[in-house]
Amino acid sequence: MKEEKQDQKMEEEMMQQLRSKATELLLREEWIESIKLYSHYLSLCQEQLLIFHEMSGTEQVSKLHKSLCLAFSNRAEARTRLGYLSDALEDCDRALEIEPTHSKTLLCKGKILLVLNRYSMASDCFKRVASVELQIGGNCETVHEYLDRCKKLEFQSRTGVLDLSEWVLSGFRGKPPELAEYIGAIQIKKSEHSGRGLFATKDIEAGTLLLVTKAVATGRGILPKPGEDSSDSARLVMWKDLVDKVLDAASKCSKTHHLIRNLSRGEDEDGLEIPVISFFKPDGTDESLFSKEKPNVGSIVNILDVNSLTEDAISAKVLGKNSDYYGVGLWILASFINHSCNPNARRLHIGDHVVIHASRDVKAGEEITSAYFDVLVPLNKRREMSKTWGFHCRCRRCKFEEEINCRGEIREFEAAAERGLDMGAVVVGLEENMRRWMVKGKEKGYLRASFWAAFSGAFRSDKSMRRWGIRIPAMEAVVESVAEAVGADERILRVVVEGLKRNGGGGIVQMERALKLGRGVYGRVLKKQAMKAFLELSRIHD
Ligand SMILES: C[S@@+](CC[C@H](N)C(=O)[O-])C[C@H]1O[C@@H](n2cnc3c(N)ncnc32)[C@H](O)[C@@H]1O
Repeated sequence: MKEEKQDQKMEEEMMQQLRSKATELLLREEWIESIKLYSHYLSLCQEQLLIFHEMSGTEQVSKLHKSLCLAFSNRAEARTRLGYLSDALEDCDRALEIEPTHSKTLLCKGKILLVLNRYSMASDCFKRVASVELQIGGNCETVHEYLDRCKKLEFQSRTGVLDLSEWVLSGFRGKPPELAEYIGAIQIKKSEHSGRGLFATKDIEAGTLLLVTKAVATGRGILPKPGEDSSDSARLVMWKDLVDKVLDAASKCSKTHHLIRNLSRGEDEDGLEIPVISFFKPDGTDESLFSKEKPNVGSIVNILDVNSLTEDAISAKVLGKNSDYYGVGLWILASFINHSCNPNARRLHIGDHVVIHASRDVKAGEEITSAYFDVLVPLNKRREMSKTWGFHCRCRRCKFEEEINCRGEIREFEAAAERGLDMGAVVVGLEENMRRWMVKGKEKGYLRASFWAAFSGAFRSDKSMRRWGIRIPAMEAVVESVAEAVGADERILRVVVEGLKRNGGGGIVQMERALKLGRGVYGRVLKKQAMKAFLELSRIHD
């Protein structure tokens, strides 16, 4: 009996030391080691608990329960710091099973849920912390800050209403506003272009947000100028950094891994599974449903090759960052967007988030597409670019221009536009031929978009405008048809803003048109007055 007691004492002392060491490592932020010791301590505690249960020693049992709760809570914190969020959540839940009002654990769980974009659930945790703290007269300030954050993010994720006016007009001073995940009126369906695509589920106005989502990972850095010796190697370093980060994210979260694995590898897209959109919602599916597998480097590299996005693309705008800064990343749901030379969506990059919005009015059932490369150029150039992307574009505009291209005149206009001597002559020639070919409606916009360089050159040249006079169509009509064909684009907006300036600000109608175009370029992220100020300040030139 005496020996047994001594053994018991020694065991208790050993556990005490183990716990102290684990806590010390936690305080020193040595997360991996701390997790190891807590795991050891937890299994010893659980063994002891079994023994004590048999002996029904209530005081010992309740002491052990307290220790278990604290150990789970501390391991949750260490796991959170390392990014193992689902494991950390499990720890929180086990601690809360023992002590449902354990304030530290509730706070930790709330923070994890906030990172996982589960705003209402996070809010519930913070409310419980606030009520516990209120009872014991503790400080609730931080908890209320968290509650305010949850409220704002939950509203944004429900409505897609985002207001960046203050931040944009301050010249992007300070940190970018915190963004919530948002999935608008879209669904995934089989695409006419290839494989799957995103589709509008209702009529959508230009500027409306379609999707806000955080990158699985990004690789960023300052690149030397193209052509400089180190430029290629710098890109390679960034690419490798992205691959490593995506592998890390996939190995830490089986749902992320599963979603990445379902992305296209650029081949046999028509046979790919069509997932339901709710699957991509933060609380769409439980993590435990996905099997844990080690991600395969080769397959992740293939997937990134087809789906990674560069932030400084032609249909994107990076807000609040130095223009030398180069970024590449993976945004899962955005990867379902196909290319079209007749696109209707653009994106903004804000921190690690991508905000995708309609760049023109979209009809219910229409596919959401963006421009992977410059579409304000003739068909031949676009063909070259789509080849480097590894596909042959099958969009409506390409099909139409293929037929028109059979006529030799188009080549002559292309050559003349490239020489850039008299853009007015190119415009007048093209317009006369379009009349002869009976090109009408949207198709007129397609060809004008292909020769946008000639149109914008002519509008900007007093000499051209004087020489060709009314044979050059009105700028408003050209802008409207081109924006209808390719969606709003910064270059189109610039011509409009320059026109407004020449006319001393223009009338209300012109200003409204410019504002609509501005919403198409930047999305509805600025209030009307802020957008007006933004256009007047010509920040678009930056
Ligand atoms: C980012 S994925 C787009 C989503 C993809 N369709 C899917 O099913 O997952 C890019 C790939 O889609 C295909 N694609 C995109 N736009 C296309 C287009 N206009 N014409 C033909 N293929 C296209 C190409 O295979 C390209 O490599």
